[in-house]
Amino acid sequence: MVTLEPCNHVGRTGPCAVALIDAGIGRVVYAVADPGDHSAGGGDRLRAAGVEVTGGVLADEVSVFLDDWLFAAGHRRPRIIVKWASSLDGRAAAADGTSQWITGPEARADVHRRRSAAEAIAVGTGTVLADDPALTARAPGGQFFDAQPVPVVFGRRPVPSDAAVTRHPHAPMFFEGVDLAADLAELAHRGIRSLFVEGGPTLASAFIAAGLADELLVYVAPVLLGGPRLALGDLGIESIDAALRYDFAVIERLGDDLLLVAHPKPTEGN
Ligand SMILES: Nc1nc(O)c(N)c(N[C@@H]2O[C@H](COP(=O)(O)O)[C@@H](O)[C@H]2O)n1
Repeated sequence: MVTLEPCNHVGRTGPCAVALIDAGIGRVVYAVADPGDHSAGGGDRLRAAGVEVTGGVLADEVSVFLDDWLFAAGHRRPRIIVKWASSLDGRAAAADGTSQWITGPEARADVHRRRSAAEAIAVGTGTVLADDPALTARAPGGQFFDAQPVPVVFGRRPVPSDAAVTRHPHAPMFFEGVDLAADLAELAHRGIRSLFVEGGPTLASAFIAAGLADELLVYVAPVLLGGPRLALGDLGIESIDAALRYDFAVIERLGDDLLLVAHPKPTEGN
């Protein structure tokens, strides 16, 4: 009994379906069909070899905890969560660039739990230079969670050799960010199945404008900042007809702040 249809391809190891046939297994029960172009078809291969196969048992329940894996296998890129924290009027910083802290401790603790649940965390070089973020996942007392996301820095500007991200428990990965789709394919190739994009506005906007934001996490604080430091930059939307539309999946109060979780509204055919 397995959660995922035994694979039918050679990856780091040989096909699981063949290993089961060679081991003389007579019956296989699996929950979720393998969505990969190359890896799918193990069920049929087993049947062709005379093995009794039952698929789809508790598939919905199992899909929930295989979520990121299934997404990455089907899309050949990590699932992307774009997070920002903003004022009521959508600003991510005051006019002088200071932003620590717009949101309160409950919202920041939630961010750290979600950082820990992601396999990688991304910022642009602008955020590294402006905020010098550690990008670790920490409990409110500062202790590191066991699971730490791999830091990924996008951009062409040099990162100072003493930047906090260089002291992260995982070695940072660097991408120029010129071709996000190619960078994401490379991350998937390196086994990264979820990417938590922490900002800043340029990087977040680039992911959203490219249609690469699968989930938005917006922490809204009851504060006004005004001024030019918007949480997002240009998305290339010229007219209201082209607005990107989302559905709220979660609206949660975190201390004085709100967390809004939004997913792209399904379009026709999707
Ligand atoms: N959740 C949240 N609330 C705020 O008020 C913020 N200003 C931010 N900023 C993000 O946190 C990063 C700092 O990370 P470390 O604590 O150094 O690991 C900063 O770069 C922003 O991305 N977030």
